[in-house]
Formats: sequence, C-alpha cells, structure tokens
Amino acid sequence: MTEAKQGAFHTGQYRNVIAEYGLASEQEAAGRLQDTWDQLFGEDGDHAETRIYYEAGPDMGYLLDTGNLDVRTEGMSYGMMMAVQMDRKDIFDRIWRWAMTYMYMTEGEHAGYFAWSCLPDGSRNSNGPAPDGEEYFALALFFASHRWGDGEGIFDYGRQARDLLRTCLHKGEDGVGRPMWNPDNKLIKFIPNCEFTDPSYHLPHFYELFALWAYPEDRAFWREAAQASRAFLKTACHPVTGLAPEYAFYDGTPNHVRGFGHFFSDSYRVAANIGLDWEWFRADPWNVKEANLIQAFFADKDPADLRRYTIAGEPLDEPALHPTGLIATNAMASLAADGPHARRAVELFWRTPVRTGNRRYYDNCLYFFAMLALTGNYRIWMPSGS
Ligand SMILES: O[C@@H]1[C@@H](O)[C@H](O[C@@H]2CO[C@@H](O[C@@H]3CO[C@@H](O)[C@H](O)[C@H]3O)[C@H](O)[C@H]2O)OC[C@H]1O
Repeated sequence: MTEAKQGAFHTGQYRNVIAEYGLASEQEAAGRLQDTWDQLFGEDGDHAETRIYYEAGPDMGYLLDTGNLDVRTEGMSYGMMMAVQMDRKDIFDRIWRWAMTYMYMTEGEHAGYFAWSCLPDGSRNSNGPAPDGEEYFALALFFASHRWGDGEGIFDYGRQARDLLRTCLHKGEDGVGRPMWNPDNKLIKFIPNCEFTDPSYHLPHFYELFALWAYPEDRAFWREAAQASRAFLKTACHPVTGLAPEYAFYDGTPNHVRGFGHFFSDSYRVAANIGLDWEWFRADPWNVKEANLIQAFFADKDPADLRRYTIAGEPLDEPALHPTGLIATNAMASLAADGPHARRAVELFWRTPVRTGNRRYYDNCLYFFAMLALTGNYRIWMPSGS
C-alpha cells in the first residue's frame, strides 16, 4: 500500500454509480434525486411523512431532528450542503439566516461558535457547540461563495467561512474558550472542551479544500489536518471489520464513555466520508481497502435486523436506530470500494425508500448525501475561473 499523498488536488470526476451499475438511466437517476429532495424539503407536495425541512417566517427555515424535536447544527449545516449542491440559494439562505439568528453565539466562552441544539422556536437547549456542524457550515459557505458569489453581511459567504475556520483553530489563544482542533496533533475534537474525538467528524477531503481557501496563515494547518485525519482513521477503524466506534481517543482506541465506544449511529458516517474522500481526492488507497472491509462485514447481515455492534463485529442486543442511514452510508462507500460487495450495497440502497416516522431525520440526511454522491452530484465547487 502506498502512503497518502501530500496536499492532493481534486480529481474533478464524479461517477454516476447508479447509471454505471445499470440501475437507472442518468435521467432516471436525476429524477430520483429530485424526488428525494422534494420528499425531504417538502416541495411539490406536503410530504408530511418524510420531510425534515420547515420554513420559519418569510425568510428563514430549519431542519428538524424529528426524533429529538430539536434543531441541530449538524442538520442545519447538512441542509446548507444539500442546498448548495442542488443550486437552491433560496433555501440555503433561509437555513443560514436561522443559524445565524438563533445558533450563533456572540458572547461567553463559545463566542464565534454555534449552539449545537435549539428548539424550533429558536431558544437554545445548550450553549455548547459540536464541531461537525462548524466544518460543514464552512465548506457549504465556501461552495456558496464559489457557486453564487458573495453578498453583504452574513451572506458574504467566503468571509463567513474564513472567519469561522479562524475561530475553530485560534479560539482560546486570548485565554477565553478552546479550539475545535487540537493544535498539536491536528485532530478534530468531539467538543472543544474535551481531548477525544469522533471518527465520523474526520473529513480530510474538506480540510484539503480549507487549505486552499482559509485565511493564508491557516492553510498549512489544514493541509496537515488532512494528513492527520487520514492517519487517525487507520487507527480508529477495526483492521478486520472496518467498523469505527462513535467516540475514540486520539490513538484510535474506542472511548466507551456513556456507551459510545461501539459501532452505532455516529459511526455510520465514516463509510460515507471514506467514499467521498476517495471520489474527490484519490489520496490514499487505504480508503479502498476500508470501504471493502465495511461492505464485506455487512454482506451477510439482514438489512431488516441491523444492530449495534462492537467494532470487532459482535452484535449487541440493540437494533440500529437508523437502519436506512446505515444502508445509505454503506452504499456511499462504493465510491471507493472495488470489492465483490460494492454493487450489492448500492442495489440495496437504490431499492430502499426514504424513511418515514419520527426517527427519519438522521436517516434521511444520510440518504440524501448518498443519493447526491451516487448520482455524481456531490461536487466540489471551485472559485469561478479556477
Ligand atoms: O453531547 C453533545 C453531543 O450529543 C452532540 O453531538 C451531536 C449529536 O449527535 C450526533 O448525531 C446524532 C447521531 O444520532 C442521531 O440519532 C441524532 O439524530 C444525530 O443528531 C451529531 O453528529 C452531533 O453533532 O455534540 C455536542 C455535545 O455536547
């Protein structure tokens, strides 16, 4: 196996795996993507059973965690990434305005970050941030800047992204608060006030782009962060099953605090991230091996009986809370996988509908990302003229 490339540049290629596998024509795949969007964003019909996006007044909107009845930076930043990929500036701006109005903190220890959980009326459940939200906000803002151009104030997307990333790295240098990335090992933390991590927060393919577009003094950090996260993931993912825990220490060992040392909801995103990193950068052949391992682990698992697993692969006595999300992320791994299970994982996803019921939010977020990615529509938006 070769070493991960330093400062890899993007491939610029976006496979339509659905069409490639003959599951649908390109036109049918595009139609399914649009239909999925409509179901999640409540367009072209009510879609009360499937939607996760709701308008709030004349110029705002939010994604609701329908299981926890709150609005999370995770979902809001995902919604912005979905909207920019779908060229929906109207919805992007509504979500961003809601986030800046209710979630953005201007005072206290976490000033400059976003409160990770609010009620739909905008009141805060917590004044703490969750770094996965900030990293998705930042890249969605850069893509918006490049796709639509910068506006004024909070709609000066590029500046908002750069300022946010500066806060994420430099917070605490004046003695107040803490950074979201550990300055020494360059790994993202689970929350600023802790010294462990969440493998699913590691997005080296985002950091490669932050290294191009952050303030110049921060770019070297992001290049190193991409390398550090790729190296970290190798330690966190089990060498036989490929499964990662929800929380891990910086050396990759599972952190079992409050039961988060097993393969469960957060962990699913690792497979999707591995796939997209490979699609965008082809930086490290380990992604291919890892995607193959995860898909091999699930090859003999009944999709109707997915469970919580130890990372060694022992099933625990608890069903998966988000089986549709797991099917989606395992399929997205096929962007990298070249093994015998890559096709089956995508076929299973393609015949799985979006989720209904009160736990649908997380599943349907992961489902939409997989639909974007597997139809060749989860793209890097470069600055115009580059
Ligand atoms: O303790 C909180 C911590 O919980 C928070 O993490 C966010 C919530 O969990 C993560 O995703 C969830 C996966 O399980 C599904 O059931 C939920 O619907 C998802 O929201 C999410 O990635 C985290 O941002 O972070 C802040 C800590 O203080």
